[in-house]
Amino acid sequence: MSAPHKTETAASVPAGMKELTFMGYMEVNGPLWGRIDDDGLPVMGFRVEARHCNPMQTCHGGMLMTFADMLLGFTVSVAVGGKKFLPTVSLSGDYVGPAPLGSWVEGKGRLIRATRSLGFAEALITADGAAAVRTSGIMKIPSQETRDSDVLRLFR
Ligand SMILES: CC(C)(COP(=O)(O)OP(=O)(O)OC[C@H]1O[C@@H](n2cnc3c(N)ncnc32)[C@H](O)[C@@H]1OP(=O)(O)O)[C@@H](O)C(=O)NCCC(=O)NCCSC(=O)Cc1ccccc1
Repeated sequence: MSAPHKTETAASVPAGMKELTFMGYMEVNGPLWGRIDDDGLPVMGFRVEARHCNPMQTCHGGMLMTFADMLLGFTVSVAVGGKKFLPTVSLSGDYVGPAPLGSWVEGKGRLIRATRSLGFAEALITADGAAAVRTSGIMKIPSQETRDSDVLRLFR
């Protein structure tokens, strides 16, 4: 049986993107889609559905920041080996343009610096190619790998 809010169809997703399977909060608010780019970092996206929208029929800012959190978290996680759950310490965003109902929201993060315990990343998130959110974040890099946190496996 499919998840309760899973209404996206593969036909409306850019080629090469795989559905990322989550539990809990993201299972309800997703799906998100992703692929690993040539440089080894993730490209992620989602189609804006009615259930993601505010009354103006543009994507709710909370959904966009949820996406930013997942994108930056996965960027740092993959950059440091993809085997750790990285709690978000800080997340910022500027809504520079709307993401209308039906638009394809996409982003690719950039790792600015990883220390032993912190990853600094940023991204420009677009909606149908137009700038939508400028985001930056800091993720805690735990010392231990987490058994159930093989992030790269989600993209295969
Ligand atoms: C993270 C920290 C700096 C604490 O770190 P420390 O300064 O080291 O102090 P402490 O001694 O307390 O830590 C001992 C050990 O425990 C680890 N650990 C700590 N917290 C967590 C945790 N929540 N989850 C797992 N592990 C945690 C910590 O790394 C450390 O490991 P280490 O000994 O180095 O091996 C503090 O700001 C905090 O707890 N903030 C709340 C963060 C938060 O809840 N953010 C929102 C939710 S994130 C989200 O949803 C996004 C997302 C979605 C899907 C998939 C992926 C991501």
